[in-house]
Formats: sequence, C-alpha cells, structure tokens
Amino acid sequence: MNQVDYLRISLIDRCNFRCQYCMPEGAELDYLLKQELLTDAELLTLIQFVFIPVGFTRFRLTGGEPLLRPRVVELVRAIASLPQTQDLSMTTNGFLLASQAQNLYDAGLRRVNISLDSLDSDTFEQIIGNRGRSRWQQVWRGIQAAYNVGFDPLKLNVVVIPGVNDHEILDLAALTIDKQWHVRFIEFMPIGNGDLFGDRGWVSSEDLRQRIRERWGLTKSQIRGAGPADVFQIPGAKGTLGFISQMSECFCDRCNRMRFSADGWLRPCLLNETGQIDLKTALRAGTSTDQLQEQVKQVLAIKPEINFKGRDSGTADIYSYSRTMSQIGG
Ligand SMILES: Nc1nc2c(ncn2[C@@H]2O[C@H](COP(=O)(O)OP(=O)(O)OP(=O)(O)O)[C@@H](O)[C@H]2O)c(=O)[nH]1
Ligand SMILES: C[S@@+](CC[C@H](N)C(=O)[O-])C[C@H]1O[C@@H](n2cnc3c(N)ncnc32)[C@H](O)[C@@H]1O
Ligand code: SF4
Ligand code: SF4
Repeated sequence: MNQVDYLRISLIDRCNFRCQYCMPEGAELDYLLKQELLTDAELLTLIQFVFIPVGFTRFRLTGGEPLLRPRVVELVRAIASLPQTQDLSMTTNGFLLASQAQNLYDAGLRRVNISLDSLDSDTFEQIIGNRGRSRWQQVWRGIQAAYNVGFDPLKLNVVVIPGVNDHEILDLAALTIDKQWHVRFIEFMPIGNGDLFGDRGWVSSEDLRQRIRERWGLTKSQIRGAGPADVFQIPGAKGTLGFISQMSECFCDRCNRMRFSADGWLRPCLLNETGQIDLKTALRAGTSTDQLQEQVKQVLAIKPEINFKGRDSGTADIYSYSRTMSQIGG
C-alpha cells in the first residue's frame, strides 16, 4: 500500500478568480465565515501535533486562492521551519504572486504550481470569469517573478477544455523548450462546474501527447513528481510536460494524499466524499491531539477502501459533490 504522507491544505475557500471549470456558473457560493475558518494557531497545532505524528511530511498550500489568506507568509515560515517538513509547496493562480514571491521564498517556500490556462489574454479572461479588468499580464508577471526569485521546479497548470483552450496546446507546450518550466495538462474533472463538463467533456492526455509528438516528438522523462502527473519531454527541451489524466487513466493505486479544508474537514479522496472527519469542531471541543491522531489514523486505515473506484471514463455522478474544487483545493 502507498504511504500517505502528502497533505493538501486549503487555506481559504475564497478566490479572486471565478474559473469556469472550478465554480458553478452564475451560482452564489456560500463562503465560510471568519469564525468557521481554522485560525493560524489551530492549523499549526493540527499540523505539528496531529498530522506530522501520524506520518505527513509533505504539505501543499492551496485554496480558493491561498495568497488571499491573511498572514500567509508567516504561515509558510512556520510550516517550513518544522524540522519534519520535507516538502512545502503552493498551488496559486499567480495574480498576487509578483509582489509576494520574494517574501514567500525567504519564508521557506521552494516550489509553486501556477495555473495558466491560456496564453491569449481574451481566452484567459473568458476562462477566469473576467470582471472587466485584464488579469493575464498580472499573472504573467507573477510567473516571471516566481522564476526570477528561484522557485524550482516551477510548474504551470493548464486545465484543458475542449473548444475553449485546446487549440493552444502546442503554444503552451512550446514554453518548455527554452525555459526550465514544467507545463502540465490536466484533464477537466466533473467537479466544480458540472454544466460545463456536461456540455464539453474532456480531452484525453494521449490525444494531447499525439499532437505534441507529431510536432516535435516526445520522450518519457526520468523526472517524476510527488503527484499524479506522467512526465514527458520534447527532445532537447529545458523543461518538461506533465499529464494529469484522472479521467482517462486511474492513478488511485498510487494515491499518496489527503485533503484538509479551510474549515477543518479532512477528506480522504478528492473525488469521493465518504469518510470525511471534522477536526476543527473536535479540536474546539477540547479533544486532545492524541485522540485526534487516532481519528486520523482511522481515516488512513480506511482510505484504500474509499479511494475513488467508481470511475468509468467520465461517467461519474457530476452532481453528487457538495463542495466545488475551489472549496476543496484541487
Ligand atoms: N483525481 C486527482 N486529481 C489530482 C490529485 N492530485 C492532484 N490532482 C489534479 O492535479 C491538479 C494539479 O495539482 P497540483 O496542485 O498542481 O499538485 P500536484 O501536481 O499533485 O503536485 P506536485 O506533483 O507535488 O507538484 C489538481 O488540481 C487536480 O486537478 C489527486 O489525488 N487525484
Ligand atoms: C482549485 S485550484 C486552487 C489553487 C489556485 N487558486 C489555483 O487555481 O491554482 C487548484 C487546481 O485545481 C485545478 N482545477 C480546478 N477545477 C478543476 C476541474 N474541474 N478539473 C481539473 N482541475 C481543476 C486548477 O486548475 C488548479 O490547478
Ligand atoms: S481554479 Fe483556482 S483560481 Fe480558478 S476559481 Fe478555482 S480556486 Fe480560483
Ligand atoms: S481520485 Fe481519490 S484516490 Fe484517486 S488519486 Fe485522487 S484523491 Fe487519490
């Protein structure tokens, strides 16, 4: 059985974007109230005295948009300075990164994954739900800042939506030729915005690889990440191409992670709501960290049974999730 040692921590459920694949179109989301969010002290207590003792050593900060979390740099510093932390990373939309990249790096963050679904500002604005202001340039500046500061590896995440940005695959892949960037194509999952998924579905990674192969050739890379991406390379390129293929392939047998929401729910599987536990309420009710460790161990024990097995080439029940991707953290 895989060791589950990687925790994706959502710092906040709010976001400054409204990506069409992540949130239901038009619907008002119920955001968490301040008192429902774990405080910094509660989060750090749980990491240090509950998650680390049961074996978690790799942490990814996500959201919503993690850079909207107040005092995020101090949180990064506190987690990075724990001697047991072997890997600390962040997934961000990059909009606030230009001004924060250096501070985050100085605080101990060493790698970031940045979402960039298009190189065309109009398509980008359409995907992120433009509210009248062009945001592409600012995200691009965030990516450059992260690169200049020294984040390594620097990964760019592209959710591929048929008919929206799939015509840009080659342009996005070409970014890896001259730059040591790692572009990852993510198959659109039926979570977040079921209506969009229902309409347009997803493009398989193998389709994309074939298009790239025909243009430049493609070799399997020696580099493997800590996550589900299959890594390839254009021959001679400085960077790599990753493919996250949750719809066309099943990588659940190598699943090494759980998710922790901003309001303290521990979730054993992204695509399955079974077995979640509410650690915040337990902590606030005075449950000892030793007892909380036992609760987490029980979730770890049942995780292999919970891991998503019901997939059948994209026919998962897309309306059965009560939380959007922005609320879970991807
Ligand atoms: N189905 C599924 N999809 C995942 C899982 N982990 C990541 N993904 C998908 O991959 C996307 C990108 O993940 P990232 O936040 O960049 O992290 P990662 O690729 O796991 O991270 P590293 O390899 O550690 O850099 C997520 O938004 C999901 O769409 C997983 O456990 N299950
Ligand atoms: C939920 S976001 C949170 C972090 C940050 N706001 C960002 O966008 O990078 C994390 C990741 O989830 C991905 N994601 C969101 N909805 C998705 C979906 N329906 N299918 C696949 N990936 C999705 C995003 O592209 C992003 O890479
Ligand atoms: S993918 Fe990230 S940036 Fe886009 S709406 Fe979801 S949480 Fe926000
Ligand atoms: S779908 Fe669930 S079990 Fe499968 S890899 Fe993702 S989180 Fe793990």
